[in-house]
Amino acid sequence: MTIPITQIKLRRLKMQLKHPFTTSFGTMQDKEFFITEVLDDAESHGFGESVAFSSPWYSEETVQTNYHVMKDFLIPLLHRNVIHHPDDVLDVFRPIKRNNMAKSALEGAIWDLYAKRKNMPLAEALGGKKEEIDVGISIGIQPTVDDLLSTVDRYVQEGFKRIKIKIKPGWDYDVLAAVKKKFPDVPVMADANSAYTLKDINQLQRLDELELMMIEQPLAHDDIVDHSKLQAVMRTPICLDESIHSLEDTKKAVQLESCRIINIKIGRVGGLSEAKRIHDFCRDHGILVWCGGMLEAGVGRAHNIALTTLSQFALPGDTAGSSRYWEQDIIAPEVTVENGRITVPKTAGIGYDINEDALNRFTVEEETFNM
Ligand SMILES: O=C(O)CCC(=O)C1=CC=C[C@@H](O)[C@@H]1C(=O)O
Ligand SMILES: [Mg+2]
Repeated sequence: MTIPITQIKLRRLKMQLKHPFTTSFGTMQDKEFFITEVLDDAESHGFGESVAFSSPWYSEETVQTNYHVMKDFLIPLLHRNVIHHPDDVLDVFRPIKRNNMAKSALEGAIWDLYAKRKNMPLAEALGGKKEEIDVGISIGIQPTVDDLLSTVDRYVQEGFKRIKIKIKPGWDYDVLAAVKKKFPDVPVMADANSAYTLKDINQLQRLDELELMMIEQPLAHDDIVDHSKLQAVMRTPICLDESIHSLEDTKKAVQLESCRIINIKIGRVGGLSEAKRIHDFCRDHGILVWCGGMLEAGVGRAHNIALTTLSQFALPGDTAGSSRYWEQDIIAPEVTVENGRITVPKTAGIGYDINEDALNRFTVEEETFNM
């Protein structure tokens, strides 16, 4: 059976975040991204979302490179090749190096379309079994420690299963110690977004006192070797984010013992099929995984929820509810969190409808490709 793709639509959206999000790199207020739509000959629609940011601070990809790569390389490849199963997309896109977020935006739409054609939830199509997923929340760098403590308090009251605090040199030990002191029973982790080097080893080792769940990406965005040196002298588990782009990277990190945990982001690894392969490898090698976030709108959020239903996603991810990010999301119903849990939708595909009014309101450009 083939998946007869007849048309692909790229919509460029611009949405304003409810609250600015600050990391060790800077502050984000607006989010620009693509919603991809893939149609088949029976007028079923699959949806995907690109997660690159407007500037290349998190990875080398941007909204503009996503557009260039999708339009000039990936869509022509889909035009020339027959897809039988969404896993085929990995091989079809293989001649194009990296550009994983662009690949994932199209591959995700094909997965959604495939699940809808089978009339099954995307979670089930991926092999996921959970009916509910546990979620945590990622808190950006705040103006003061008091601001941070009151923000953490609000999210703890709401029931989030773990709190992730963004850190950078000068906003680390004291801040985390203050959080641990006020909330001794709340699982807390830190994310450095590669703000340290091995020269900071003493400062990083000191974090062991705080019994954090993990520290995410303390060292360079493209490093696996130094992280292995750091993990050897730290009790706190290291979690890799930016460094992992593929199953190959995962194998190297596991072999070198560079981390004990991996944050799987669908966009960063080039799509759901590669995310699943990484998940399976980690399951077989005792590495815990969780699903990271990229401040997604509803479509990307729905893909994250589906992926998190796989068994090795044993730690709460960053997929909070729509209202934490947006006044109005582009899906109906919106994603909601109750007591730190999201109920996995049971309807076909991503399990949420597109809110056409909202989608149109936030669309700034649109382009259609007939296949
Ligand atoms: O709430 C979310 O979607 C996760 C937010 C978050 O922590 C991140 C989003 C984007 C880039 C990074 O700053 C970061 C991360 O590194 O995980
Ligand atoms: Mg991270």
